[in-house]
Amino acid sequence: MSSSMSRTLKIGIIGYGPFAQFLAKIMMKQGHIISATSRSDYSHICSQLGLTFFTEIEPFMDADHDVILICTSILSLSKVLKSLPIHRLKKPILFAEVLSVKEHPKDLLLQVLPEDFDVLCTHPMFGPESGKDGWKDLPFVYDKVRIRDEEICSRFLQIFKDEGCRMVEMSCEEHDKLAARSQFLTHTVGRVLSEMEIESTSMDTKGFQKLLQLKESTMKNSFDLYSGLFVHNRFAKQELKNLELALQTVKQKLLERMDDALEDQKDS
Ligand SMILES: O=C(O)C(=O)C[C@]1(C(=O)O)C=C[C@@H](O)C=C1
Repeated sequence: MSSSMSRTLKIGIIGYGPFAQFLAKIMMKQGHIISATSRSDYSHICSQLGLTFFTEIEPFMDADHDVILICTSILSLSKVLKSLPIHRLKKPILFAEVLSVKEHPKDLLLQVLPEDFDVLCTHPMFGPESGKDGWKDLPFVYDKVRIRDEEICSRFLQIFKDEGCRMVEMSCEEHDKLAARSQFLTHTVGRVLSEMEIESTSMDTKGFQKLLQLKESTMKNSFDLYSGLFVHNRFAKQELKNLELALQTVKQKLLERMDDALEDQKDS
């Protein structure tokens, strides 16, 4: 059966770092046909897993995919998209992406792709750490930015539904607002704790153990990812300011108590 008649999709992945490898494993397990291309050479890993790796972009574009899935870093996206030889694709297809910010890839995809290409922006709210024991009930955010071929799009979304993800449809703008106040804030606090070099003690409270876990899970992600969450999410700067202000407010409240205590001592 050809891939257009079965549920099987031919998916070509651009950018084959750890996050793409993590997604590809599940997609292959479901029976989809995966190939990949990347700036670094992943041909060894790919041949072990049984998927085709293209070192050159032209043969990748010629490979007749149903979906091209963008998994580059946020910071390299613009350069990669602008250098794609789109004209080599034989027909208009679906471009999907899984970056951790949404307005930036949406704007770029609409800018570089011809009108008749479909665009699906998504963000699996999990990764190799948090999704290592399965994707059940983990949120999968998506925005059907420009979809004409509903069938291909729903077959792609089905990959995540079949793994039990909680499907959350929202605009790219709404995603970025919420993600700045949740994911970006989480990574910021994790990095601050790491800068402070917090370490386990012989008397850790449960709360402190959670802080240590936060530091460790945050630091498994690259600084490239973290800076992408800031540079290409227009809501992140305000959240960083809010965090600084909140720290000042909390400190101010403590200092006021300190002054009160000193006054009490003087009076007694
Ligand atoms: O599980 C992991 O490995 C992650 O760090 C996943 C994580 C995160 O928790 O912030 C990081 C990047 C993705 O955008 C989604 C989620």
